[in-house]
Amino acid sequence: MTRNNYTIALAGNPNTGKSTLFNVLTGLRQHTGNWPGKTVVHAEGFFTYKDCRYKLVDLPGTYSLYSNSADEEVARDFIIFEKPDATIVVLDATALERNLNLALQVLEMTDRVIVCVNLMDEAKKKGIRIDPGKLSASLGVPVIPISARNKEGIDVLLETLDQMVHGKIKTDPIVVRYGPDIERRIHELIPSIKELFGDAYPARWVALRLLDGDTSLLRALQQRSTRLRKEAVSHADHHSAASV
Ligand SMILES: Nc1nc2c(ncn2[C@@H]2O[C@H](COP(=O)(O)OP(=O)(O)OP(=O)(O)O)[C@@H](O)[C@H]2O)c(=O)[nH]1
Ligand SMILES: [Mg+2]
Repeated sequence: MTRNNYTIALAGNPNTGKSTLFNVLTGLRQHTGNWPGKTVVHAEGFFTYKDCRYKLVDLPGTYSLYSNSADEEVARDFIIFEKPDATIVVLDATALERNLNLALQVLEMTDRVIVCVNLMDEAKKKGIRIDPGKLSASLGVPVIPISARNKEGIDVLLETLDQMVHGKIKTDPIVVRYGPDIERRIHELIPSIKELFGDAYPARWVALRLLDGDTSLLRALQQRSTRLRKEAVSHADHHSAASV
């Protein structure tokens, strides 16, 4: 049976036009404006493309996805625990270098990523040239130039999304290497992480977060696995009770 319902997350730095893109795609009116930090809890909307229904989740804008703030945890938890079918990372074309930091963090968490380089109109005005093909080859995921406010590039984005959720795009995200010491410790941790969580979470990413001393993530993972274990036990009880 083929699915026709998909969940898509919008992630990115504050003020990169995520909510503007959200409004273009869903026809809703999520608050936008020229100051950071407007979207505090995630907003949801829906749209249909080629007979598929998409739930779009507008995550709060953050500079990283560690555990520095509630916003970062909301965005991180959504990507890690809700496992969207694709995550669109919205970058500001006029501040690409700074914005790429978050893109790399998302690529450590999931390989189902589309990078949208937004504000292409502003970049053009400032004489900034961006080569989406080269950027895509470096990052290992599709890169789509758009101007959300002018509704430019949206058709290509939708088509790419359609292909990604149907498994027609094979991504190969760049892997950031952290030097021999850290890499060795990552490799030491990965087997235990896999033993604990199976393939539920990206093991390399969990290892990196643990090495960074991210106790809030550890707590979130523990809570989650305790809850899943309880659900599994009650499910098993229910089944054995039903079979007697
Ligand atoms: N010139 C231009 N401005 C844009 C474009 N897209 C968005 N903007 C403007 O950029 C500002 C920020 O847009 P938002 O959509 O609120 O940004 P956001 O990423 O949701 O911001 P946070 O919720 O704070 O993370 C607004 O003034 C938008 O009108 C674009 O393609 N071109
Ligand atoms: Mg917003």
